[in-house]
Amino acid sequence: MRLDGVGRRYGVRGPWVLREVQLDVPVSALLRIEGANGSGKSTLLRLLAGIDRPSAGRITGRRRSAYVPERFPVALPFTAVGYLTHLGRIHGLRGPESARRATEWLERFGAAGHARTPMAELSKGTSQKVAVAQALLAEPGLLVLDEAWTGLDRSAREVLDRAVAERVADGGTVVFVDHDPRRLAGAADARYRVEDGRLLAQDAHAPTAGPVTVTGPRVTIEAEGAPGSVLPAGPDRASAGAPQLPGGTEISPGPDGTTLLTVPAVHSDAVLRALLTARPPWHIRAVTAAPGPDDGTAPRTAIEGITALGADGPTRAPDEVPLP
Ligand SMILES: Nc1ncnc2c1ncn2[C@@H]1O[C@H](COP(=O)(O)OP(=O)(O)OP(=O)(O)O)[C@@H](O)[C@H]1O
Repeated sequence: MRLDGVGRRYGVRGPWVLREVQLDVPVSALLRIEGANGSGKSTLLRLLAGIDRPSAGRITGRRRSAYVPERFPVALPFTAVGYLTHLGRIHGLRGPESARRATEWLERFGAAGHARTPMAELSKGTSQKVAVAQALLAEPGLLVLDEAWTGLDRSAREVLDRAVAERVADGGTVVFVDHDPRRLAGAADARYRVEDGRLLAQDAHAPTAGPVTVTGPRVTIEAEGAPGSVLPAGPDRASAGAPQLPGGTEISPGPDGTTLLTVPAVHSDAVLRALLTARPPWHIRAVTAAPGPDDGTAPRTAIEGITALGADGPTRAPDEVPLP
């Protein structure tokens, strides 16, 4: 998907909120949008999600999109599960499949007890869970999240972090805005800042504005490839639909020719999935808690720019076979 010279203003004489925006939205990537209050972040997200049209320029190569708005309309004449099932059908799912996914996402977010509650009676936190679930259940090619974590409890925020990583690992693109600079810190493949109506590319791995510390548990995955195996690509090299490792995955050589991949725990499912669905699949030897970033462990190589261990390969005797 591509934005070419895109501009947006509200009203024919209104000031330009966005001007001359050029943006390539890659597949299998996580993009963070930053900017001051009122700078135009939500305006950009609505254009990306296709629920608003540019006043100038063109958007081409659209993928099936889902959007979590900053403010979710709660006064809807549905129960939570009824609303999600309805939305699933609009996204093209058959009725029973839509109902199954609606229930599954409510369970994942710890809101199954409110499945039959009318939307208008849901608490703010639970209606936010429904807002997020409606976007996730159709497994969109492009997921657009405008402060979607706001109002969620801690465990629901972690579920959403994981769901974002899974979407990206499955070949989707996620574009998000969040006021908390620690949100998915280190995981974004690209960062942009909206300033004076322009969209400015930022260094994806420079600290986000604000007091950034990567917090939360991390895990180390010890993986073993078949001879000549290639690690799933980082986001910059992935092709559509191919499994890939989330940005920020750190790799280092492990014992006996294995490879150690260290990631925030919320991304571990996505990494495991990418390894297990690679061709040929990697064998997972162990998943262990990793030391924290501040306890003096040596920095490891980041996955970006590394296509694979393929050329050097995990050093292993040719007659050795992966463990069952
Ligand atoms: N529907 C609208 N009609 C008129 N003006 C609008 C509309 N939506 C946004 N604006 C204006 O466009 C500008 C950018 O708003 P937008 O909500 O995109 O910014 P933002 O960066 O998302 O802000 P925040 O961080 O406060 O959510 C603001 O001046 C806002 O008042």
